[in-house]
Amino acid sequence: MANSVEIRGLSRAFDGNTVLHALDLDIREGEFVALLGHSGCGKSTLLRILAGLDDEIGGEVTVPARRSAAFQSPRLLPWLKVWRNVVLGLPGRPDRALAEKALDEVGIAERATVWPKTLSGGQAQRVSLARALVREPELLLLDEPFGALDALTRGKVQALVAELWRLHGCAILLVTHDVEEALLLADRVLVMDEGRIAHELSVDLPRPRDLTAPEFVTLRARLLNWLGVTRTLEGTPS
Ligand SMILES: Nc1ncnc2c1ncn2[C@@H]1O[C@H](COP(=O)(O)OP(=O)(O)OP(=O)(O)O)[C@@H](O)[C@H]1O
Repeated sequence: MANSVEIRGLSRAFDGNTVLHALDLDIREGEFVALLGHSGCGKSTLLRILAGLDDEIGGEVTVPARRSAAFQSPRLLPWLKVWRNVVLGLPGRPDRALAEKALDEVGIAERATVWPKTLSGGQAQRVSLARALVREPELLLLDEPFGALDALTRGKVQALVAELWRLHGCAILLVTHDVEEALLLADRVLVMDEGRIAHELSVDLPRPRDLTAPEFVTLRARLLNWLGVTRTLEGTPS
């Protein structure tokens, strides 16, 4: 299968401080890749470059023209009703039917005509996903989109993303701090360290994935080990 993303020798420095070091990465069409790594290792910097928000780079980056992003904060404009937020920036007149179709897909069609401030955190994140998907991206960039959600809502939105990915077939790059989330969702998990891809793991487990399966537990232990996290008590990272 062709590559959706090709990165060769990517570097980025801020004020003389190098954050990305000659990074190479390929993401295949339709592949779901999760990116883990300690705070400050350069994950968001990489995502912003792929989103086209930062071009002060060295090296080569090839990405599809149709790409969209969703971030930890849903970034909805408070003075526009939900449906208008979804189609904001698309060419032509705001298409309400298109917005409603996307909102229906993320399970909140009934919230199309409300103001963003009346949404719960989980609903706002669904709107953010609808806004990303309505652009029919070949590449979807997700920067900790579930980070601010409570555990129950987080699980539901994770399941939604898995389903949307199955239906749309776009490549996804998901930045997360959550090892289980990465293993539940991704085909491949990358561990970044100081601006380089330090480790990678293929996740050949059937979906939906079972957190308690021995294979899952083994992969989780390997990732935690790479991240330098040891487990002292069952379920308690130290
Ligand atoms: N615009 C900027 N100006 C200066 N330094 C920056 C800028 N953006 C990022 N950095 C620095 O680059 C490094 C990597 O930041 P980045 O946000 O990519 O890390 P991250 O891995 O996404 O971290 P986190 O998990 O905490 O979100 C950090 O040291 C950060 O301070």
